[in-house]
Amino acid sequence: MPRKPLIGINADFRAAARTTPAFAYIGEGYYQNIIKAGGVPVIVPPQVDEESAHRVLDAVDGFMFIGGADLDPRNDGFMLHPSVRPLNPGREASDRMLMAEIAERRMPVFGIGVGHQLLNVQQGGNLFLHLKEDLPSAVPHLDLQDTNHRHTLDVVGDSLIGRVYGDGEIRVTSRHHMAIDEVAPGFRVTARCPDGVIEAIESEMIDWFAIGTQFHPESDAASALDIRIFEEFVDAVRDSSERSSETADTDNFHLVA
Ligand SMILES: N[C@@H](CCC(=O)NCCCC(=O)O)C(=O)O
Repeated sequence: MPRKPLIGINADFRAAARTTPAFAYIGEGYYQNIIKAGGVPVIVPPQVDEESAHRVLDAVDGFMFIGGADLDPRNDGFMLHPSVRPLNPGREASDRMLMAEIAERRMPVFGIGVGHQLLNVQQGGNLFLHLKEDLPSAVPHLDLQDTNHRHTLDVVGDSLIGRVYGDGEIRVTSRHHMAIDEVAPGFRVTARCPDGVIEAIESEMIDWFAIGTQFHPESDAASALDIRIFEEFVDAVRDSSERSSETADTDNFHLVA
């Protein structure tokens, strides 16, 4: 019986305020969908150094990055924009450290929201800092009064997202004011909003399963098809883990003369 894969999931972080302590926290939809898809979620608070990040990754089979506030553009050599609400610096530093090591290891990874944006940036792509200015013709992608604001999606047929959603009208949950501008080398766009905004990417590298969705398949308004994305991810993690075990067994196999 194949063992359930362990899926690391980063947590968001909120610093202490006058009447509340500091919190590391995560939306239920992120870990519940990993469980439903057959994985075991391992929630990972912000890591403080590379050794800790490496030890965490030694212990899991794949990793998922959740949504949150904005990547600080100054960390990528760009100017701060007045619309940017930066992530907690400790969370962002941890996320960047984890993503860099995950890429180095070619560990299966799924980025959602800002996690999707981090995957693209860490791999050499970049972002629009404010869609309202950068793409004024774009439809609304964020409604502060409606956490389940949705828009339609056009998918590329021969892709994971295309396999999951197939034909017919697709509506997804959208909560962002930034988006991918230039896609990182080795990745391709697999879904766009009809206004052209990039909504999903996936790796074209044969040795790395890496996907990102700008939309939120974990949201309360998710459809049964959204959950299929998590199933595809957990299946890919399981397959990767089993291949690694087989390779380790072969490497350890000693011919007995
Ligand atoms: N802040 C970025 C990325 C979008 C994002 O991750 N939204 C999720 C908000 C919180 C959550 O539901 O986890 C942007 O606005 O582009």
